[in-house]
Amino acid sequence: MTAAPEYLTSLLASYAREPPKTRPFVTLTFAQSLDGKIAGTAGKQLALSGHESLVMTHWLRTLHDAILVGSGTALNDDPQLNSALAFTLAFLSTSKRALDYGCPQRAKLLRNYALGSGAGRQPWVVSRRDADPEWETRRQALEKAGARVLVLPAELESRSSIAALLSLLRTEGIRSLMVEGGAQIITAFFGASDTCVDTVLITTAPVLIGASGVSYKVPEVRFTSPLFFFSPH
Ligand SMILES: NC(=O)C1=CN([C@@H]2O[C@H](COP(=O)(O)OP(=O)(O)OC[C@H]3O[C@@H](n4cnc5c(N)ncnc54)[C@H](O)[C@@H]3O)[C@@H](O)[C@H]2O)C=CC1
Ligand SMILES: Nc1nc(O)c(N)c(N[C@@H]2O[C@H](COP(=O)(O)O)[C@@H](O)[C@H]2O)n1
Repeated sequence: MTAAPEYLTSLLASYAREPPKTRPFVTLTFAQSLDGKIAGTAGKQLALSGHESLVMTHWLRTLHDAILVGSGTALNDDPQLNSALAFTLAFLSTSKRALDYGCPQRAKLLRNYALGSGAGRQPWVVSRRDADPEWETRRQALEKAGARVLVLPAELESRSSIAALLSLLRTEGIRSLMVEGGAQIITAFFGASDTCVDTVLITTAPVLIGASGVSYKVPEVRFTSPLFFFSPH
């Protein structure tokens, strides 16, 4: 297929307009089991999406300016976040943990970027500044490994971390953001005090994972747009 499917382009048609001033358009999308689990015991990455759903996810990746995953997902899954095109990654962290991403054994995004010729875009890591000198050491190491580290500016500190992140990304020219997870990030976007999600697209796989699987929470439902479920497995 050489063009994005019509059901996705029509779903995201409004993203051609000017985004809000304080944030990009945001699509929250992930795959879950019937009992609402997005990963297995101890975060084991699961192939919940079938072929059709993966094709959809890869098209979605091409239809957004950037993809966000939490540092937990970046470290646990070591994702590529690619498809036919290459992508920017931004991920959010309030701790030094995200900066561990520079570890070469688990940094496919950095390796793809280093290959050049469009194999992958430069990963961005978003972090709050930490007073610990170790933070600066790790930031420098991550930048040396090829990432761009964005530090949340002090003037955004009073806002919720999601609002501050989105504002920063918008300032950096990101007009549309695809948020893939994981559990904490999904929970944070569902619970953000300002409405900040335009589209929710959930793949449901016809499996049960059980209580030890990883799940997200929906602290508050703050949006009125319809949800889109992608069920064919
Ligand atoms: N089925 C699916 O579609 C997907 C499943 N996953 C799964 O999710 C699991 C990882 O999820 P988690 O461990 O919850 O990690 P996560 O990917 O949600 O990242 C957690 C980190 O994000 C940052 N963060 C989260 N909320 C924040 C907030 N409000 N403000 C600032 N920073 C914040 C913090 O650094 C935190 O440590 C993995 O097992 C992965 O396989 C991940 C993505 C998609
Ligand atoms: N759409 C979807 N379906 C699943 O079943 C999944 N487990 C995920 N996970 C997300 O995709 C990332 C892996 O991407 P690559 O294949 O490495 O490009 C993973 O980190 C999650 O964000 N998504």
